[in-house]
Amino acid sequence: MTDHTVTMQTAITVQGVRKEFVLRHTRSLKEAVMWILRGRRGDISKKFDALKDVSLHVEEGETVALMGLNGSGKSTLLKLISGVLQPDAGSVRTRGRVAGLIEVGAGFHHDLSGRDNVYLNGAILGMSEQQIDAMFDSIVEFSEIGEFIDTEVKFYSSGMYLRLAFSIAVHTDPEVFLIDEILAVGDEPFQRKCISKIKELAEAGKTLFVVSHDLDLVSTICERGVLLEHGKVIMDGEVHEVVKELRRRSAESAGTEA
Ligand SMILES: Nc1ncnc2c1ncn2[C@@H]1O[C@H](COP(=O)(O)OP(=O)(O)OP(=O)(O)O)[C@@H](O)[C@H]1O
Repeated sequence: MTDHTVTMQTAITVQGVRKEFVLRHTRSLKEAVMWILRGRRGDISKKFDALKDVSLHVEEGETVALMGLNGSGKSTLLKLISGVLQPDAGSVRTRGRVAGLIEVGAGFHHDLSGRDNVYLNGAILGMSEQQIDAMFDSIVEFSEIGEFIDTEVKFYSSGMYLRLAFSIAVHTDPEVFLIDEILAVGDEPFQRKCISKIKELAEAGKTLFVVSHDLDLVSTICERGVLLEHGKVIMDGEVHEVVKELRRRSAESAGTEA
């Protein structure tokens, strides 16, 4: 007998993740000479953890806003979830097709036209040529790129990149949608269009993971908020509560800087 019970599945599992970066800063000549004289002992470049022991579970259909001040590790975590980066410790697992709007146009080939990039990106996101054929007109229509679709994308403005990238991503019908602050480069009418599309995806039960400094916007799109500070999750809960806490912390840090 088939079991028709619908069970909630975990869409994103982040377990004990650590991500280390090399802190690049220019060394003085004296420091470099001393390092050589000491027999090149020790590491001249400093390392730091952009993410420290981060664990997070996102269920299918959840809408999560990842928040935090500049440099708290939001983009790094999103890149780990999308698979662009690998963790130095811990693990990241995702379920279903993941579409990431993380670095706009990152998957684009600059010397190819918009049209060829639609096929290239669609294929990268797991679509067959026939599926892309069937959706091509709709992708171009949503992007409002018009006749520029046959222009090489290196001549596109950042807004045009965003339009095409966003349009391709939503048409691939992902189960998990990762969005990083990219709506910032779109003009207002297109932003509004993207936001209503994102809300549509949320209503259709897709999992959303959004990074944005626009706290009013994330409060309308997401139900859950996760707050990062110096690479650690310091709060995870109802979005309005997390927004309130971030605003309190921002006011506090503005107060100490003044
Ligand atoms: N490729 C990299 N190499 C070295 N350091 C990096 C790299 N990427 C990010 N970092 C550093 O890791 C830390 C976290 O960066 P991240 O971009 O994840 O922060 P964020 O919370 O998204 O910030 P913002 O709100 O400014 O976008 C920062 O100190 C940043 O300088």
